Amino acid sequence: MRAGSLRLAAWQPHAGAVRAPEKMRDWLTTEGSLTARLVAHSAAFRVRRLHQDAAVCLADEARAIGLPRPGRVWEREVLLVCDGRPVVFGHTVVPASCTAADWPLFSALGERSLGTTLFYDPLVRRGQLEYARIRAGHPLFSRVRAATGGADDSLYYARRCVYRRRQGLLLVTEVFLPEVLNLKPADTLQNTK
Ligand SMILES: C=C(O[C@@H]1C=C(C(=O)O)C=C[C@H]1O)C(=O)O
Repeated sequence: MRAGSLRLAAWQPHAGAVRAPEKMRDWLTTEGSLTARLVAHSAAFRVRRLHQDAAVCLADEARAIGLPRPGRVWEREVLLVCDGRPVVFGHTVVPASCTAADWPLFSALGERSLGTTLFYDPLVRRGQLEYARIRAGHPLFSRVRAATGGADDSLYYARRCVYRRRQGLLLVTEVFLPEVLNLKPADTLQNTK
């Protein structure tokens, strides 16, 4: 089990607060399913699951998921990969108190995108997006670097959102890698699928 870290990110309710370059801001403010948008921007999209295990949530996640202090969660981490290139690191936590009835498909997702279950289930309610810069010292920074080898990256832009279903909730954090800026426009790929 991994312990939370003391380095917190300053999560903000407005994308403008993180002062991302315009193209990155466009990705950060994607409405609807990020998976669906990435699929539209690639000839081959896949979710590469890094792990899905019991863990302790990060220090800056506890309050967002209704815990007074970092506590036990199920943690899932993935890379969203477009045409062989990782473009987003996904980090999802589900409080250990949630049951299989709250999130029936979560434990069996494997390499299917969580987004495809969240956005097509009428019982799921989406909360407000929050935005942050993830810098060295934040636990996600080193995890992203380890997963992608992005040794030159000095900061990452990220967003997160709480999803609720019945008595359950989960928090999805999406860390955008610089490579996302190199994706081809969606309309240039339509004929190749
Ligand atoms: C939340 C979505 O699902 C994506 C899928 C993830 C997963 O499978 O673990 C993680 C992060 C998300 O970007 C989405 O498509 O918007």
